[in-house]
Order: sequence, then C-alpha cells, then structure tokens
Amino acid sequence: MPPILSVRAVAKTYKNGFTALRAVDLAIEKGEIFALLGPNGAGKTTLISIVCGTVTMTSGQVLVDGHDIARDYRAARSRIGLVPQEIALDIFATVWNTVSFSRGLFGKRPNPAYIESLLRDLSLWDKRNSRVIELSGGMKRRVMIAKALSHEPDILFLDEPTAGVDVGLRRDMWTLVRKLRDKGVTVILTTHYIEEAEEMADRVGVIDDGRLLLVEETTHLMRKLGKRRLTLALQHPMEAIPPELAGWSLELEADGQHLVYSFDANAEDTGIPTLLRRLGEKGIDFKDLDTSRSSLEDIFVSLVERAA
Ligand SMILES: Nc1ncnc2c1ncn2[C@@H]1O[C@H](COP(=O)(O)OP(=O)(O)OP(=O)(O)O)[C@@H](O)[C@H]1O
Repeated sequence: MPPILSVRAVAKTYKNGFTALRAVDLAIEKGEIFALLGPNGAGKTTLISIVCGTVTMTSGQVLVDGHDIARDYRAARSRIGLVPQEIALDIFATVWNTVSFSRGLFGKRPNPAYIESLLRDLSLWDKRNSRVIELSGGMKRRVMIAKALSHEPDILFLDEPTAGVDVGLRRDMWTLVRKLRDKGVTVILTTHYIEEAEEMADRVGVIDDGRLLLVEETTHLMRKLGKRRLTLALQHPMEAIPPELAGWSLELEADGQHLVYSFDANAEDTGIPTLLRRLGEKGIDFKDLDTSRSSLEDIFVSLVERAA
C-alpha cells in the first residue's frame, strides 16, 4: 500500500534567508502514530505547516493520499486535520457552531451525529452551547481538536499537543488518539518529550537543524535509550584515558576530572564491577560516582556528531 503521506526532498528557506528544512524525506503509513521529535527551532512546525499548506516549500514534493499538495491542494488538504500549537478560535461562537462550521469549510455535508460523538469523546458535550469565551484553556484546546477532526480527516497533525496541558486532558487525548488509530486515522505529533513519543508512537523521527536524523521504530529507539552513563568524579584529573582501558566505552570530559562509562542497563553484566576493579588496579581513584539515563539530548549530540 502506498504511504498515506509522502514527503520527498522537502526544503525550506524563509524569505530572510534562513534555511529551516534541508531535503527531508519521510513516508508515513496509514494508521501509524508517528512522533516527530526535536529541540526548539528544529523545523517541526515548518514541516507540518508545509504539509498543511500554510507555508510554501522552497523545493520538494508532498503527496497526501496520493494528492500533490501543490497541484491538488484542496483534495490533499481535505484529508488533513491540524491542531496547531496556538489556540485560534472565534471566542463569541458556541462550541457546537465552531465545530460544525469547520466541517462546512471543507465542503462536507452536516453530520450532527458525528459532531455529537466527537464532542462526547472530547468531554465537550455539556459545553456544546457555551461560547468559547466562557471555556477554560484546556477546554479551548479540546475545541481545537474537535475542529481539526470535524471533517473526518485521514491524517491528524498534533503540534506539541501536551504543552501546558493538564493530566486529564493528556489522558483523554491519548485515549482519543488510540481510538482514531483503531479507525485507521494516521496521527502525526510533534514533541520535545521522549516520554510522550515512548508512550504513544509506533515510530519516531528525530529532527534537528532542519535535518531528519533518523526514523526508527519506537521500541528500537528506546533500546538505545536504555543506555546508561556512569560518571566518576576523579580524585586527580587525567590527561587521557590510559591505553589499557581503550577497549572500554569510556569518555573523558573536557575538564579531565570526570570519566564517563556508557553501558547497557538491560544487559546481564553491565561491566561496572570489572571496570571499577581495573581502575583500582591502575591507581585511578574517584571521589564520587553517579549514574544517569542517556537523555534525548545525548542522542541528539551523538547523531549530530555522526551527521557532521
Ligand atoms: N516565518 C519565518 N521566517 C524566518 N524564519 C522562520 C520563520 N518561521 C520559522 N522560522 C525559523 O525556522 C526554524 C524552525 O522553526 P520551527 O517553528 O519549524 O521549529 P520547531 O521545531 O517547530 O520549534 P519549536 O519546538 O520551538 O516549536 C527556527 O529557527 C525559526 O526561527
């Protein structure tokens, strides 16, 4: 089956000369939950905006369910629902009217039963006759989601869905996402949080500085994240790692005072006791030690280093 979304060599240079995306290739299968992970300014929103037609790409091609976003914009756009980062709503309209109106914008026939089920799923049914201005921030976010789903899209984009959102809404959102997936809707979300991707996504794409550095199944990526770091604060600074320890996955920090050992937390033998013994034999003393999980930041750093 052809991918529901195909992004081919998409690049974007903004008018001020800033290049936000560099030849991004990505194929998303129908029914996937895909997380686009990256730090601030990586290019996530730019990519989503191009697919949704609010930003024009400098070069490349995007196909949504086979429809070219440039040549066949209406057909492509009607298959997409977008929940942007910023809340943008007509504050004087009622919830019901806002959501129904959105559906109409896509040329879809009214379907009150569908709108009702949507509002119920998002715990908005009781508020259907309230004006947006009367709603809390979390409820406004729910309305944004209802609007994005009002025309029954095949792909839902959630741009930073859980930024500033409380636990209740977060849980409801994930329940809804799973329900949508079960109906065959593809969900693409952007996030800074590896936990969010871990919880939800089938696959993860890591983007940094406009480059898609990797696309991997979440379980594989988490295995990589299963790496832990043991940091030893040395009694006496070292200039270099002794050659006898070359076979170990050790790094000396720039200050020469911290020795970092990376190990697989899932392995039966982490190697730590042997390493500590070897260090003792070599007379390398330490005053403190600390273990931590390698963070997404570490993964970025190693990926960027490899990409450079
Ligand atoms: N209209 C614009 N003109 C010039 N540069 C822009 C414009 N919009 C975005 N950028 C720049 O492009 C880069 C990517 O921005 P983008 O919003 O896509 O990042 P992001 O990954 O979504 O970040 P965040 O996680 O902070 O939302 C940033 O450096 C941003 O400043």
